[in-house]
Amino acid sequence: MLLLDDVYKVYGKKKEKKVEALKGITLSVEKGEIFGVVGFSGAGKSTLIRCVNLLERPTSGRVLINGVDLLTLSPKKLCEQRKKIGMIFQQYNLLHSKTIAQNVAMPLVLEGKPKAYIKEKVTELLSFVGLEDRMNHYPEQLSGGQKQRVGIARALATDPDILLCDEATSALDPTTTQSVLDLLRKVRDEFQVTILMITHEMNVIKDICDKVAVIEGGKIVEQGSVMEVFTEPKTEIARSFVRTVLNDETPKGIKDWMKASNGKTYRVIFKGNATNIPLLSDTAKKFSVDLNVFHGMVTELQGQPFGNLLINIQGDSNEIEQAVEFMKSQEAIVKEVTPNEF
Ligand SMILES: Nc1ncnc2c1ncn2[C@@H]1O[C@H](COP(=O)(O)OP(=O)(O)OP(=O)(O)O)[C@@H](O)[C@H]1O
Repeated sequence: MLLLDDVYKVYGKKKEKKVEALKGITLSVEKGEIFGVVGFSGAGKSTLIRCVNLLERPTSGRVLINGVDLLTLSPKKLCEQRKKIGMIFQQYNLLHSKTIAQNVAMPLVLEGKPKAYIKEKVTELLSFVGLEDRMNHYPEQLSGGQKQRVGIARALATDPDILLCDEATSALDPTTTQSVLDLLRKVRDEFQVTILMITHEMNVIKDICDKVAVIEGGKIVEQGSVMEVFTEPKTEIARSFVRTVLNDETPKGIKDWMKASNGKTYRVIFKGNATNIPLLSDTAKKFSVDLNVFHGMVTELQGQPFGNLLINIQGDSNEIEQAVEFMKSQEAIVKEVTPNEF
């Protein structure tokens, strides 16, 4: 439903001042999907999200929404399409001289909607975001999380198909971040809104996104389902983002312990079906091997348990091989780790 096709954005005209901010971005987001783009500062995230609603006009490429290329539209048609794209910002961008209700009403006032319609819609949206009792307050009387709720209500006023989130939780503390992410999930679930979010926080991706793209130097270097990228990141940058959440760095003392141990060491990643069975104890019962967990964690990814363990297996090499094959047959990802990879 949203497709960016080979999008380039070059800032500046003179050769020496040219900045190639996007270098051929292609990504597609299905209806009702929450798609995250993660990258470090300067990677091109803001440019990318601003190219979707043409706040920045791509230098080349296509931006298609439901098959319509926005770059080919007349100004009038583009204006109509833009109503179907809501946006929320890191700094909320609320009008401080207006009340909460007036802020949410603003897009509808600009559209010339009837007063009665606006009143009903604003009340409905403020109730949806849990701020119906704050209608007549001003932005400065609200906390950061409440301001972002107002931003979300305002973005939903025109019943958008797509919601763009520009670092929507980066200014918030972890608890407030969680409540805003929960609200965004509710927006998707209740209104079937497609959400494209940019962030530098992998935690946000882990908590809410279905798919993720990693952007570096204006290019998407890796993309896939959140489960795929967290389970088997293919690039060093994706691995480093995953590490910020899963923290699989092995402490030195444990590395020394691993090096001093007999047997072989494996990284075991289990998810989905593999989390429903006692994988390690089943393996130890079935084969003549001793299993020892060196390091790791079990967390939750997209509502499912997700484990990432470093284990030591001791025993006859044939038994070890069969034990590994058994774990793989239970949908675990099992890879031998040599001492220099500890
Ligand atoms: N209006 C502009 N004119 C010239 N260069 C720009 C402009 N906006 C962004 N850039 C450059 O384009 C590149 C990508 O910037 P962009 O803001 O898209 O990255 P980002 O990933 O959003 O970074 P941050 O998280 O720090 O905002 C950077 O090199 C930046 O300096």
